[in-house]
Amino acid sequence: MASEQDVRARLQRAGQEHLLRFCAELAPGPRAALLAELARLEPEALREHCRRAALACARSPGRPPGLAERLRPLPPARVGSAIRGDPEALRLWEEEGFRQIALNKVAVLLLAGGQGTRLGVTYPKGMYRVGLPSQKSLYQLQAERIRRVQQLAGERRGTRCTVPWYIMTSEFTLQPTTDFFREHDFFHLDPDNVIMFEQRMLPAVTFDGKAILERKDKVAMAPDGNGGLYRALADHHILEDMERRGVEFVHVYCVDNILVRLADPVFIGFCVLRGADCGAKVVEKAYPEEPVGVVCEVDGVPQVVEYSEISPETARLRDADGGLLYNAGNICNHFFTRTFLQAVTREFEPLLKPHVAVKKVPYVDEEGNLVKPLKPNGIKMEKFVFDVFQFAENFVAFEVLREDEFSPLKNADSANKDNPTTARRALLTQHYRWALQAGAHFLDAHGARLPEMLSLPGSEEPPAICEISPLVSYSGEGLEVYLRGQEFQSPLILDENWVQALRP
Ligand SMILES: CC(=O)N[C@H]1[C@@H](OP(=O)(O)O)O[C@H](CO)[C@@H](O)[C@@H]1O
Repeated sequence: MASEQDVRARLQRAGQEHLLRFCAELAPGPRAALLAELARLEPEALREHCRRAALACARSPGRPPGLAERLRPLPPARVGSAIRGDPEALRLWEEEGFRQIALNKVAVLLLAGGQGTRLGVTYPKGMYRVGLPSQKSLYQLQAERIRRVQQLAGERRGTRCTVPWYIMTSEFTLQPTTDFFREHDFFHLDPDNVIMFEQRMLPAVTFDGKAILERKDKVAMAPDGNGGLYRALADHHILEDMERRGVEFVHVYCVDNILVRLADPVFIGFCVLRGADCGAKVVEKAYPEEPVGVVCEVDGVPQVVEYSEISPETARLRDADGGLLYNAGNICNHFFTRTFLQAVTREFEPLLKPHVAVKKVPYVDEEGNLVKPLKPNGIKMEKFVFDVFQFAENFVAFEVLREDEFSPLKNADSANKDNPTTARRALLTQHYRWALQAGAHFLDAHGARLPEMLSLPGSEEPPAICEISPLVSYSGEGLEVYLRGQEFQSPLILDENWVQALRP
């Protein structure tokens, strides 16, 4: 165990000795825990971190000056589309994606280190249940989509294949996520193919560059942002693990989008056939203030400008057709080749600039009282996963339909959007649509046919409740055999048992 003297000397070097202010009065247990936490902080890195935080904050957080003049929309040549593309191209992309999956060359990587503060839960977001009839959690939906895409790829190519699932957690989420997966028997995935690893944590810092104590025995730490991915990949030798497994292409996504298509063959195939080293799925932005980053160019280089960093005036700009000029909304679904990730971890990661978030950080004052600040008092520094786009040699964006692929769970139901209700509705509306397209009809309690509405405003519940297990259909395929020309009472829960029972 690190001695107090050692730790004090290290903190002195970092200019952060105040973190030991209450050390002498702590009981042995908490004291040891504090010393252990502080011993993990490398003095030079800590000094630099605190200095940069204070500096960045002094330079006005939020919008980088002069950004508007440097922005341009992505050139059309870099953008593919699942909506506007011709069906034959779509088929070829999908075919290629399935081919790569069947060759075991595709992995998915989940960014799940966040704390779910806006959602207001104390457990990892992936464990959240939005209230589907099946009561499935986000993690379960994702696990089942992996199983289904493996099965589809395998059937097409007559093989068995694996899409390994890498899950980046943080100090907050690792243990509960591991426990949850164990309790659910890894949702019938092979535990060897579910690889969890932890991102680093960084201290929150005051405006004058002092790391914050959240308790007498604990530094206020926060995950280093979803761009902490690249250090975490190196820390835990994840790219080596991918190489051993023969993985060449990685689909990176964040945990909160209930419609996420893991290892989406169309997206993978598009990126591979375009020879891209890096790609991003986008949807058309719904309105100028929507809290999504925009994929665009800054000084001619592909980048994402985050919603917190674009000015309202720029976000409102329109093009000649009246649409938003910056309309490529980032849905946090990225494609990377393993080779590109290798270059990032080896060369580019240190060049990524941290972003500054000014937050309310609970702390202990000089007298040792716990204070919950009413206004922001601290700085959290985060790297963003998409900041590596600038280093790509061949970056592409791929446009998909929002109603098919994007409904993020960000807030509690007290907010009016991106909440459990909107996420549940988005999924059930999609499944209702798939069922109609496959030829199903729905009946009310008296046996009368319910109206059939293929397009519904996002604010309306579908006329019938229909939930389709991802184990039965990944993106609406294969449903006709069960549904064509048949009538069902709502709710219809189409899961693997239902399908099993229908088999001769
Ligand atoms: C750093 C980062 O990845 N930010 C992403 C991410 O935002 P959060 O508010 O951090 O969840 O997800 C959004 C989509 O849900 C995307 O538009 C945005 O650019």
